[in-house]
Amino acid sequence: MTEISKVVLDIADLHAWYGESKALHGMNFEIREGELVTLLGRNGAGKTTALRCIMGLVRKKTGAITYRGDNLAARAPEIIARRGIAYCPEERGIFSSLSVAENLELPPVIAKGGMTVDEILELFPNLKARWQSPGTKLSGGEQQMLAIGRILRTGAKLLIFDEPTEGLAPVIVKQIAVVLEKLKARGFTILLVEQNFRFAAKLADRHFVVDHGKVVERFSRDELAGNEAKIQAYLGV
Ligand SMILES: Nc1ncnc2c1ncn2[C@@H]1O[C@H](COP(=O)(O)OP(=O)(O)OP(=O)(O)O)[C@@H](O)[C@H]1O
Repeated sequence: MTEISKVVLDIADLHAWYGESKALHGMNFEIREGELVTLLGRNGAGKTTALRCIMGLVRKKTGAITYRGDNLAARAPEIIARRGIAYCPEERGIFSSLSVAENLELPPVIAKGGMTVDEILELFPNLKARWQSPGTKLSGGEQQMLAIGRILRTGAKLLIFDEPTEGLAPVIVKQIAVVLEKLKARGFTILLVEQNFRFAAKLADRHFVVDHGKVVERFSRDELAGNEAKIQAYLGV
């Protein structure tokens, strides 16, 4: 399926800087409709910077970021969000003074086809019991569920997650894996940054290994078995 579906996001020769310091050195990868792909790589490799570039959050960059035929590289973050790309950052961005209900309803709906609150609560039953709790009272796992749930209402078709399993207990990591599988089955296209290779390996159609600001290897799900040692070396584990 994934080999014949069309490319929805194409990153070509992306370079990015923080001030004078260069973080991306000619990154190339692409995602096809309905795929779940990962960016793997050790701390500082440039994964988060690539996501931030896609979302318009890094100003100093060159190269092309083509989403459904439109180059987003010079677009403002709110335009990019309105095109149907949603981002769940590593720091989760939950508003601590707002309740679960208020956090969930915060991002504006940009297109038809988003999930209803009931559907989101069906994915994350833990949030139901916390409905009126403020963000500060949530566990790390509950915060992550809320951060994921929050972008599902918007109608975005491309979902981007930065290390959703970081620091979470194995039982919660399993729940998040089930949710990502359900989202994929529902037709979302998903870009996932992960350092937890075992988690990523079960979910993804394809993997891109990032090192020193560029993609240095790419593997399909079927190619993983023979290349695990190589990937682990890149991940530094
Ligand atoms: N705000 C910033 N200002 C200056 N340099 C930064 C900033 N954010 C990241 N960098 C640098 O850019 C490079 C890429 O970092 P990036 O966060 O994209 O890596 P990463 O692969 O996502 O790793 P991590 O898992 O640690 O987030 C690193 O050298 C990092 O130190």
